[in-house]
Amino acid sequence: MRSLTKSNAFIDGHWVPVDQRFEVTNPATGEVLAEVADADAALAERAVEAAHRALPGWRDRTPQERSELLLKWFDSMQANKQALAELMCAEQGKPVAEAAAEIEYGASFVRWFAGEAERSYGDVLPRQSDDKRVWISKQPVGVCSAITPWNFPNAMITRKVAPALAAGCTIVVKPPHLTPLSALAIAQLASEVGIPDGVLNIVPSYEAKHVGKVLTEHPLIRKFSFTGSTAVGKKLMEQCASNVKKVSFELGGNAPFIVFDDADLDLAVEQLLICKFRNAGQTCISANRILVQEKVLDSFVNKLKSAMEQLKVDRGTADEVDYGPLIDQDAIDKVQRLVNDAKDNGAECLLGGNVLDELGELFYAPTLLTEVTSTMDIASEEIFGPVVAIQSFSDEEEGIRKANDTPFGLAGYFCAQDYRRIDRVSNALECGMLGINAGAISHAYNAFGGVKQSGIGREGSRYGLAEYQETKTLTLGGFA
Ligand SMILES: O=CCCC(=O)O
Repeated sequence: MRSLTKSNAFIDGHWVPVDQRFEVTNPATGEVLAEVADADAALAERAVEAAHRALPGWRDRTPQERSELLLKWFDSMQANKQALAELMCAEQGKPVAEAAAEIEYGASFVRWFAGEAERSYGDVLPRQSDDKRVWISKQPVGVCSAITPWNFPNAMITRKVAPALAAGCTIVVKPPHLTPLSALAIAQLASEVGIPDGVLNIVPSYEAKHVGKVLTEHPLIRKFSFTGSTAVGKKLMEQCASNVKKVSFELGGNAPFIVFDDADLDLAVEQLLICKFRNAGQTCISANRILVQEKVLDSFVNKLKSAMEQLKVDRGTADEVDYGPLIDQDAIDKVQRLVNDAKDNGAECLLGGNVLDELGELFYAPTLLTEVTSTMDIASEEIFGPVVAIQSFSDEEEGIRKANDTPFGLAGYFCAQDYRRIDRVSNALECGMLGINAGAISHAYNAFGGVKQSGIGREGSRYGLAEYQETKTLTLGGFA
């Protein structure tokens, strides 16, 4: 199997070496995987200028030509799936099988937007007056930039890059310093399949600050997209305001997972496990607050505890592993702080609550907490770890009120069977995405994004292409 490990910046179709470098390590073993180029502001500016030079040539290709190149990129990701998955497992920690599923997921955005590129219609308005005709057309925004997170090192890039390229934009991406290798690997594949120089540029950097300033403030950039925390998103949004860029922000969540008394409890347990333990809980749409109606609390907790006892934690390269290490020591510290705070304030810990020292310092046990209350830190902060924190509620009105009691509104989930309840609760929950009896809701064809402080804009689906387009109105006169 070929190695796809690249360690320089990728600008204008060339691998650009930089003296200053940072180490990328394997969270399962601590092994140094690569020393990666640490781009500074000047290099980021060079990348923006390359993207600007490449724009006219790329924008002027037909949508079909762009689509064909995207499909070749998709095919290449599929052909290299195993190598990409092993690289991702090494730098990010998720099990190889889950990493391979992420490569499929990431590649599915490339295929999806290759299709959307060809179906990007404008409008011809019905005649409004005798002397004029009016069209509304879709045009690429121009040069784009993106800052992406470490938890999905492939898919969070393709979800931004594929619609940008499909629309006719060029782009500069700053991948996370913890997982830049997956980004560099797919840039190599993009170049091999013939995506022209300068259309996709990757500038890894250890510190986000200086490169981030260029990517949010440079006057040649017309659109910025970010996935990450709400706190950082707010700062980047302010920077983008300096020259009024178009923006998309996919920010923090605090997803409720509500189990009503008419739910199929076996299905609820199954879907919660899928949702909660994906990527060891390090997912922005992970169920964070598990709200269970009092009548079914004991029965649900017993079933869940039995299921969680079966979870296998190990290195991502081991067989049939459910989850691997957390990303770094900060992640472990945060999870431990939230668990300790909950226990100190009256929560009961039925399982776990500790690091699995025998595996290594970044492996955290599957943890089940009950008697959690809304005033505990674990109820208001994103856990980003393998911890199920259960609160109870008495009736539907209280369940909905508790679920909405957060400034965030990314994903939400609930389990119920009564179709009238399903209709009522679906309308009442304040979030951008809802899973009803379903814990897996991410697909290229779905509109991904949040309300309230969870973000602006949508990724994936046909709405995801519109984020990289401007709507231009053309009025042609002289008919009278
Ligand atoms: O963590 C953020 C994105 C996860 C997903 O696309 O399902």
